[in-house]
Amino acid sequence: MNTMISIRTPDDWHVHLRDGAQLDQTVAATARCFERAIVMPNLVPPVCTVDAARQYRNRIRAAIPPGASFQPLMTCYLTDGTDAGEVAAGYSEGVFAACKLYPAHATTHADSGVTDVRRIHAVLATMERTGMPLLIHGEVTDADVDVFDREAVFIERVLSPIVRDFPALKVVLEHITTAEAVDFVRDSGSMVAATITPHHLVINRNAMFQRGLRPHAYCLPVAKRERHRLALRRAATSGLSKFFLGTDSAPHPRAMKESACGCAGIFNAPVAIEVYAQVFEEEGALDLLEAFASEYGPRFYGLAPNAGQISLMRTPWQVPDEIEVGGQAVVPFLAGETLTWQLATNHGLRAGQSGPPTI
Ligand SMILES: NC(=O)N[C@@H](CC(=O)O)C(=O)O
Ligand SMILES: [Zn+2]
Ligand SMILES: [Zn+2]
Repeated sequence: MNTMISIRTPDDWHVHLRDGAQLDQTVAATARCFERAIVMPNLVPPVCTVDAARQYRNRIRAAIPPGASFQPLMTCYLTDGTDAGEVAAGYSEGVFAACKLYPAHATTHADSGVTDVRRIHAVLATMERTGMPLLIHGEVTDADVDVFDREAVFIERVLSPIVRDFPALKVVLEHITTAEAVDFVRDSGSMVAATITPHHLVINRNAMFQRGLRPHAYCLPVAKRERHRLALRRAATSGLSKFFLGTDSAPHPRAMKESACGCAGIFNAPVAIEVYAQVFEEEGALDLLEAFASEYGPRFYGLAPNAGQISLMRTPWQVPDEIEVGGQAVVPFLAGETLTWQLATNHGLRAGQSGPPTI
């Protein structure tokens, strides 16, 4: 049994760092082990212009802990009115790494999202031509489609036509939650990939209803049946380069989660790499963790993998019950539970900054 694993420094290909007073903690929690991160643009108001992305990137950079090395990769929030020229300029200037498609009202702060993909065809054509990836929250929003079917129906009604109409467009189906998504991504060409979160590898939908209503297990897309979780675990640990790490760490203040209309989102940055390691070990695939966490993502985005390394020790530790983020309590994923692996060293951090994530 390994007592330590060292892997090339990983990246997080899907994270919500939020803004303002929250940045100090969210950036620290991600930068403690990830070298780069694809930063979601669903702020209020959303990040829709090159200028807004540049300013947001500056705020994130200002929040990087001293001595840490971290590179935020910015995304453009697509709306019905997105201008193809703005997107192309942001990409060529090295500000936008990708565009994000939220179907209007599909998730947290998706109110300005796209109402009909036909409205952004010119943008997608430009992205296809320039090699810019399209990142997708893949759920339909029709009231007559069951919440648990919204990803599968999206694949059928929206994603399949996008992939057919734009065969050379790089597409990442984000935070996949179903066997249908696994099958679709696996059976599509090399331009289609998916990110998988730690929480969807660990919980199924029962987690939301364990002896009561559990708002901290609620996120979108919502966790599905056990057979879907098992399909995700097989995909993540398959060694297929189409499936790579994206945490979807999405903090909401405790009071906003524990509410009559609780927010969707799970804050997992403080435990993410440790949970992935645990899952890969349980699946007998620790040797594939590095590829999933540190190689397949950069390969898909056309970037070099990181040069540094991180190490995890087999030193059980207890996840804090809550963590303060921007002056408000946030309950992290697996709060109060004991994890097997502990981050030991991050060669991007100065001595004294490693160890358990007491951010
Ligand atoms: N995943 C979530 O449940 N919430 C995310 C939005 C998203 O990624 O869909 C958030 O910003 O809170
Ligand atoms: Zn989403
Ligand atoms: Zn997200």
